Amino acid sequence: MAHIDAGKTTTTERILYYTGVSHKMGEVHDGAATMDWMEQEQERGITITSAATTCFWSGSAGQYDQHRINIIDTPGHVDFTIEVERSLRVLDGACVVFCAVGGVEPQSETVWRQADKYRVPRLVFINKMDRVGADYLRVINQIGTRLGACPVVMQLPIGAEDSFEGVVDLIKMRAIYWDDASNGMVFEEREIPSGMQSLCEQWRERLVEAAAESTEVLTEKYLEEGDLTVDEIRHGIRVRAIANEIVPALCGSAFKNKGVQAMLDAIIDYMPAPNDVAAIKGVLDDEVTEACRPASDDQPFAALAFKIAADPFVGMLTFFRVYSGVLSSGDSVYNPIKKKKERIGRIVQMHANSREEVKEVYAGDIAAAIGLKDVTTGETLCDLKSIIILERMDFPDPVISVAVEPKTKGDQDKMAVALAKLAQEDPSFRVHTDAESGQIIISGMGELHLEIIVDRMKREFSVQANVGAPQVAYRETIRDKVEQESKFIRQSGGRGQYGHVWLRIEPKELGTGYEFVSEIAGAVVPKEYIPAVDNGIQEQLKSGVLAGYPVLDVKVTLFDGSYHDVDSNEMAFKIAASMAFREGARNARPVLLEPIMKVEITTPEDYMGDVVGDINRRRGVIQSMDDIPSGKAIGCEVPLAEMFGYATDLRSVTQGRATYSMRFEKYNETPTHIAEAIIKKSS
Ligand SMILES: Nc1nc2c(ncn2[C@@H]2O[C@H](COP(=O)(O)OP(=O)(O)OP(=O)(O)O)[C@@H](O)[C@H]2O)c(=O)[nH]1
Repeated sequence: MAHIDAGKTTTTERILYYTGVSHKMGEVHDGAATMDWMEQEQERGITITSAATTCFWSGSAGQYDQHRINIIDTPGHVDFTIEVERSLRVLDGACVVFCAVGGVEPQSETVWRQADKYRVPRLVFINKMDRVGADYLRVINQIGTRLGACPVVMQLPIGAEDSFEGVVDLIKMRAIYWDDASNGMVFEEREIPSGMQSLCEQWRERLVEAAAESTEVLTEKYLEEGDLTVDEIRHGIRVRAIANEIVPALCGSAFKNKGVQAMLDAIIDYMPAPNDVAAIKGVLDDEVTEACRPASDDQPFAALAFKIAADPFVGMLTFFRVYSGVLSSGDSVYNPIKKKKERIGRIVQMHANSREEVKEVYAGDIAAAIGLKDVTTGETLCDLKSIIILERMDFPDPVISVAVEPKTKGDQDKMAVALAKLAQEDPSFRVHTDAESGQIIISGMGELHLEIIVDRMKREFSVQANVGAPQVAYRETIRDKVEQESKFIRQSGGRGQYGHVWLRIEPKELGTGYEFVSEIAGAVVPKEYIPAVDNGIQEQLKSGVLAGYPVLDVKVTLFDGSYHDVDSNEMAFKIAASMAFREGARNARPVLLEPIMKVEITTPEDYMGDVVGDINRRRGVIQSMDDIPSGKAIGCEVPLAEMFGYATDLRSVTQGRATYSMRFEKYNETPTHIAEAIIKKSS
């Protein structure tokens, strides 16, 4: 995981190359990276979906038994944080990639906090050591100060920028050089360059101290002997890394093929295996009794579906992480959320964009099932006889909506199918039909997110759609109390029409809705016509007199009227009431209401002035400002109309270091000059 462009995909490509999965080295900028297989990813050079892949590693010198490493390459862009979130939920450890020039960039802070939330042990890989301005120790320092983490330097770079040659392994005190001609496949250990000896000794001292703090035995030994063995250092660092006390730090240049194998070794050395982490928790079928599933093949089967992906060749792929037990293809499993039994058809393991069919998967594995019918991201799959509901994932609510409209009649049905499939894949994307306008509204995490959805609809489902501008749901109400008479009389030979009402129309408190009262005594308006009066008014409420928006919070009293023995009927009273309300509302000082959002922003202190200034320009009202570890939390109310494009603007004002959430709070009167413009536009 990392900030956008730190080099996750390039690093992953190298891993696949060195572990022998892929025989050709894909380059992101050629659009040929095997991990970034969606067309948009290749075009834009960014990772959108987190492709899961599996590889095997026995150590750079064959020093280990064969280990399986499951990799999920996550996107760095803030609109796709959901991908990071769900990946972290099912992973046991993370390699955080930093750019040696950019250092701790805004989005790295966000992903770091996400990993904190799921208590995922980490190691850091300071990439791009070959770039001008690369400074390893500066980035290490930032990891301490900005992220509040405790990095432990495991390697020092030999040279930097153009002259970056290799790394010094501070545990073994050996230099490692990668051979350019073999794309870094071949490497060798040598003596530490003489000029670096004393620097390496200083940093090694700190490393050994960090390892010694892991256990009492090691602390004592270190105090007595002043050093630890290679195995003891590794053990100490491992214990503390898994406990989330420290983060081992390494460096290299994925692009220049340096440092990747040593990083893979570190994953085996310092990151937890599935049985090193605490047993996953959940609740039994009664949804209250707590239970857990230790990572063991002997336990009942329990897995979490963490990603659903529409695959162009096989249909829906359901990615799942097995926490306990064994699953074979052809088995049936139970989904306790949907309360449904599902049969596992085929099981595949992904190697970037190719897949290998497997017969069985075990505790700790990540795989994908083909043929599951009704599973949504975050749901548990478990043994039919041993039901458990694993902790669900949290998904943020979408913040931006636009209307989409099929371009042609032919696109109409296809669009519904496409949107439903995309929504099943992506829990941060929602679709609904607006009850008032009948429009299909799609909502997501940001403008880029929705843009990609529309683009995928076009490419993967061949659906062309027009996308509307983000729309504000205005409302209308009245400010004065009025009495209004209206008569609807038609006499055109035969049976005529006669309806006559007097209405009292008055404003009500905000949020209290519409109320209809009849004060008719005697039979000036016969009882059977009174519901028609109410209906006539309600019809008018749907479309106000100012700009056609629904009318809120009015009380209407029918207090007088008259009727005609022959000509009166429901329709005539309905029309009379409609006309009276419309006329009355015009005289009752109608106003336009706009939705006000409750917005919460967290920003590093440095940007607070800019953020507040921007909120003020958006007609926002600041309500609270609190100190939090990462800076300030600002609470404010801002009209929705001013919030479009906010994700992008906030990102640029704060270089992406602030985050915000917003939800609907209430309706307020729209300031006159703005209301006038909206009314003019609607007429
Ligand atoms: N000089 C240099 N460039 C690198 C290195 N690693 C990656 N790059 C380049 O940096 C750019 C971004 O690399 P990616 O691997 O796509 O970065 P990413 O973190 O996966 O980006 P997103 O998936 O979009 O978040 C590409 O042009 C890479 O070629 C490196 O070690 N040195």
